[in-house]
Amino acid sequence: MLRIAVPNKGALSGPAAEMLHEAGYRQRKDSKELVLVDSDNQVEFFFLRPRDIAIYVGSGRLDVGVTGRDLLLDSGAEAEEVLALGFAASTFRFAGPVGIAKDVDGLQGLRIATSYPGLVRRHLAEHGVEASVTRLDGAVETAIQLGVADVIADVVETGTTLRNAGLEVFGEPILESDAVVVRPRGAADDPRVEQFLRRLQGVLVARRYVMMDYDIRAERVVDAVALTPGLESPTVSPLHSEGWVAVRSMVLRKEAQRIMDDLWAIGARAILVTNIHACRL
Ligand SMILES: Nc1ncnc2c1ncn2[C@@H]1O[C@H](COP(=O)(O)OP(=O)(O)OP(=O)(O)O)[C@@H](O)[C@H]1O
Ligand SMILES: O=P(O)(O)OC[C@H]1O[C@H](OP(=O)(O)OP(=O)(O)O)[C@H](O)[C@@H]1O
Ligand SMILES: [Mg+2]
Repeated sequence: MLRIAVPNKGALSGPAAEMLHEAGYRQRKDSKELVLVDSDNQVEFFFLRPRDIAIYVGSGRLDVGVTGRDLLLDSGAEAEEVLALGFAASTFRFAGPVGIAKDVDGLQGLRIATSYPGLVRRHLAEHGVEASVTRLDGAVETAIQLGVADVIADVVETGTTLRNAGLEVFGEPILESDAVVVRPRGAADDPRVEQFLRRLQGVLVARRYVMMDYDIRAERVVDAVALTPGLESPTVSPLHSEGWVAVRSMVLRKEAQRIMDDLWAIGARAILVTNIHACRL
């Protein structure tokens, strides 16, 4: 059985469970369940702390896992990213009281609090900056108010937590993160893992694209197809009424309304948009 690590709580766990469900896997009914066997799909899910997942996978005890890119890189584990999943997106940034520093070079000799010391130390080393790094479990913003640190490095999603603490970000983002699938570094090809990844890729495509159908006069079909080129090429079928064709094509969900306006303007009618439930490309 394929052994898969999934986040048991926190920002990653809900969206990860949802994606696995969409990919056809069984999900746990009780958040206290630690292991779940999905025998129909020949996989075994291990519900673990997001921070520990890269370590388990890097050790080779588990075949594949879902975690955050920031957690993976912070862990220093022998695991590598094989697929980005597009949820739990965040940036990892320095922040501090207004004017404390402009960029990483201004951190020389300062005290930095963070829950991601691995990421921060590596970034400082890359810039040749020496600063002391203190690891805290969470709520790192408060470390400045309490005099434990001069600046922090933390996950920023909306920026609300920083604003509420009267802090502002400075310098370039240290990392852009989202949820990722990880495997042991250099692991051999495994058809079971390939199948797992294909299922998740199918969910990503089904979320990103919609199916668009419309009717158009045959003489305008070239213009219409230029608006909806599809992934390879759209399907064009004759309609019973002379001179009309039906076109079917995948389009990006976020562009669907704009494309419908443009199609309407060149004479397309009966424009329908439907969700893609699942796919393999
Ligand atoms: N608003 C957010 N807060 C925290 N993590 C977030 C947020 N948005 C996205 N993430 C991502 O979620 C992952 C961290 O999730 P998790 O909930 O385990 O972190 P945590 O807040 O440190 O954990 P906990 O609070 O349970 O100790 C990281 O990959 C992080 O980039
Ligand atoms: O930019 P925002 O949308 O405000 O989100 C980012 C904040 O959320 C997380 O904290 P969390 O609430 O998980 O508490 P923690 O620091 O104790 O983990 C993270 O550590 C940041 O503090
Ligand atoms: Mg948290």
